[in-house]
Amino acid sequence: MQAIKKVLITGGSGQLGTAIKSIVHTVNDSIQFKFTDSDDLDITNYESVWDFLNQKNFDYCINCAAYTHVDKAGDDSDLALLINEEGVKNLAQACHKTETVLLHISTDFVFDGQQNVPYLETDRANPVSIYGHSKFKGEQQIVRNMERYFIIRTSWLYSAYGHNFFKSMLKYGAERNQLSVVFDQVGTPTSAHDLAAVLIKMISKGVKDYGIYHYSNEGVASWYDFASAIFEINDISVNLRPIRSKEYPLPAERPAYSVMDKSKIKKVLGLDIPHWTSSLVEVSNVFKKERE
Ligand SMILES: NC(=O)C1=CN([C@@H]2O[C@H](COP(=O)(O)OP(=O)(O)OC[C@H]3O[C@@H](n4cnc5c(N)ncnc54)[C@H](OP(=O)(O)O)[C@@H]3O)[C@@H](O)[C@H]2O)C=CC1
Ligand SMILES: Cc1cn([C@H]2C[C@H](O)[C@@H](COP(=O)(O)OP(=O)(O)O[C@H]3O[C@@H](C)C(=O)[C@@H](O)[C@H]3O)O2)c(=O)[nH]c1=O
Repeated sequence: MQAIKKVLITGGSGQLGTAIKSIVHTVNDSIQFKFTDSDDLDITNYESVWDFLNQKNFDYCINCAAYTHVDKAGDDSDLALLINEEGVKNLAQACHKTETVLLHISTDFVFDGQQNVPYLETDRANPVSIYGHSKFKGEQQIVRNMERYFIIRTSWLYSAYGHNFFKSMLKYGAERNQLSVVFDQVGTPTSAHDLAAVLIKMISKGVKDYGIYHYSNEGVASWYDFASAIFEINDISVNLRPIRSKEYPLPAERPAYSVMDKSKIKKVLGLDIPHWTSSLVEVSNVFKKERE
């Protein structure tokens, strides 16, 4: 008989945590999930993290907990570092001591965006924002404190849940006649639903090639392209204007180019990754269903 794998999810009420929750019914009984939010388990509190992991004997921990406000992180840098570095260090140390495999989610924003070919896992991180810096510090804590980890960098996450660009566009599209969106930042939108399925696949396959991985949907887009497709697929008529980032000043800088190379994860998991446009159709359908 197959042994049951016990999986702890931290930050379970956020966008990705909710996307994982929405598919656990499709997973067979060989994986058991325990979802926690920041009230049940605050990752910045080492005692709580240790007690939780030590008492409950988990095989895996998926860390979805993070500080994700890119623009507020400048004013809130202590909090961003507390959650994205110290909190992650706590998890790494407790996972190491309890022999729990850690699946940690990181970001394309660890890169400076100066490349014009997709970033490999081995390319140099050089974040241009406090958020990106805090996430990179978190990655370094994992590498320093444990061996059995997967750091999965993803990009432009969106879904029917939580706060994200897809939902902002649907809201603004319904409220306004005209919208301006930047076309000089290029990356890949990623369905949180697709990422959730990939994380579960890593666990069910029992992958042992630990390390850093890149995962996004296939293809390349600017935020303008993404917005344009969101409006087209959702039959929203709005005058959409392409602008440069300097015409949309924000507190935090974003990488100009953050497309990631996904060859490694495709090979290890035998993955066929959907193009971002087909995932956008699926997410739009989930969003419509959730609102019915
Ligand atoms: N969103 C995106 O576009 C992208 C996200 N990522 C990464 O993916 C991961 C998931 O992101 P996403 O789901 O969108 O983020 P969300 O902001 O939707 O969710 C983050 C969750 O973390 C929780 N949290 C915050 N502080 C703590 C804490 N001290 N202890 C426990 N939980 C805490 C929050 O709970 P509460 O609200 O109660 O504070 C929230 O539920 C993050 O690591 C993020 O950096 C990577 C690339 C793109
Ligand atoms: C809402 C809006 C945004 N924009 C621009 C601002 C910004 O440069 C870009 C993206 O907007 P947002 O601020 O919604 O997204 P942002 O918070 O930059 O998204 C990032 O979040 C973190 C957590 C990550 O890890 C990244 O991968 C990435 O997804 O689009 C417009 O040009 N027009 C608009 O109306």
